[in-house]
Amino acid sequence: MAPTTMNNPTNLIEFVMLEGNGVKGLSEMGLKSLPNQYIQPLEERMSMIKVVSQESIPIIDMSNWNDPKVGDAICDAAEKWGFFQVINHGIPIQVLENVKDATYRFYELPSKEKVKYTKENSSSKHVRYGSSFTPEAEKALEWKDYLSLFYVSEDEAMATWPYACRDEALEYMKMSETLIKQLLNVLMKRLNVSQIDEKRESLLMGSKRINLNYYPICPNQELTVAIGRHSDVSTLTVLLQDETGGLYVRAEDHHSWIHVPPVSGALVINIGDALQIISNGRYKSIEHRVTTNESNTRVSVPIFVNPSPSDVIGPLPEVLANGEKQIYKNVLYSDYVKHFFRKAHDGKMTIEYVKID
Ligand SMILES: CC(C)(COP(=O)(O)OP(=O)(O)OC[C@H]1O[C@@H](n2cnc3c(N)ncnc32)[C@H](O)[C@@H]1OP(=O)(O)O)[C@@H](O)C(=O)NCCC(=O)NCCSC(=O)/C=C/c1ccc(O)cc1
Ligand SMILES: O=C(O)CCC(=O)C(=O)O
Ligand SMILES: [Fe+2]
Repeated sequence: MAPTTMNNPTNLIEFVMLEGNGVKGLSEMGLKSLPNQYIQPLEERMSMIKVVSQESIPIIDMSNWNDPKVGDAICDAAEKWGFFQVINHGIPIQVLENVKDATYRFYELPSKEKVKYTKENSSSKHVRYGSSFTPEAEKALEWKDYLSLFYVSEDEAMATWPYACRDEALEYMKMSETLIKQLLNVLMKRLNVSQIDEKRESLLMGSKRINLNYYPICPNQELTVAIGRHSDVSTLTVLLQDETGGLYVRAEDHHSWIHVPPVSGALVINIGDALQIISNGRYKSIEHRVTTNESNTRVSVPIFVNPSPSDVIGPLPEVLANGEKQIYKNVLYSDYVKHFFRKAHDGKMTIEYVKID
């Protein structure tokens, strides 16, 4: 197909979404220019003048996670930045390498294999392959393909997740469990929650979703985005990025962006909306975005640690015990997530849905 036919919106949607070629397929056509549908409005483009290089998010060594100093560093970072990186986190480097390889293995499958997992075709509601975020609702599309895997049980994953990446994704999830519990324990302590009982465990980590993100080489880095400004709706997210770079976090001054540099063997941790709500705003779910790259393909693999869909989330009684004003309403978590998934990325707007004025 001639690259110019991709400027026709119907042809593009058919090729990228319905036939399952993804933006990977577009990229491999060797387009000289970016199809119109991907051109973002000026205010959503990322320019280097918006980047501050003097600041960076903390890098925290987890080898002595029981040391109160480490706990303080984690909680301070969660309050101030909402983002930090961890090293010596206990997950073997090989497990991380394997899940990156598995991501490539999935995307290198022919489109007729991948198309089996699109929203229209997937035999499981928990497995979805797609491109951009919410194409139906977006003014401009995002330069990203994804495979999203909702974890229910090991057996269900073994039966439904694509073979090309199934074992590696499961292993990464399993091996991250201890780190997730350590982080949540430390973060809860500062909120005066000393014990994570069964109910609290469901509220903090009752469900998990792993996404394999693929950002192919883009013909024009300046005009588009890989992921638009958003905050995650998770409790917290554990993110594996490769050595390419391109993830930016909103700076405290609100006007500029801070790059999250790739650190070999590290994982990026960020607080999501659910934990911002549960902590009544103490921990911050910070806006972030991803830029495209004209020279390299990038992959990333976030694990979204979430409340269970059937949990009602709201500020914890322990947090409100000091008499502070409740700033978020209680909400059924699956309603909150549906609200997020039905609209285009729009910065921190999702949380407005539950704000008490
Ligand atoms: C509400 C869910 C998501 C679906 O429930 P459902 O109603 O039984 O299932 P549906 O298949 O009918 O999906 C409902 C809507 O969500 C959409 N959706 C269903 N999974 C997906 C999907 N992975 N992708 C993007 N739309 C989807 C789906 O398109 C659909 O939209 P609509 O057709 O307008 O009703 C349910 O699984 C749930 O409550 N999950 C809770 C755990 C959970 O997934 N939490 C989200 C963590 S993800 C996160 O923090 C950040 C994710 C993120 C992801 C991409 C980014 O670019 C940036 C961030
Ligand atoms: O690719 C990245 O570095 C970040 C991805 C992200 O923000 C997301 O999937 O929610
Ligand atoms: Fe994100």
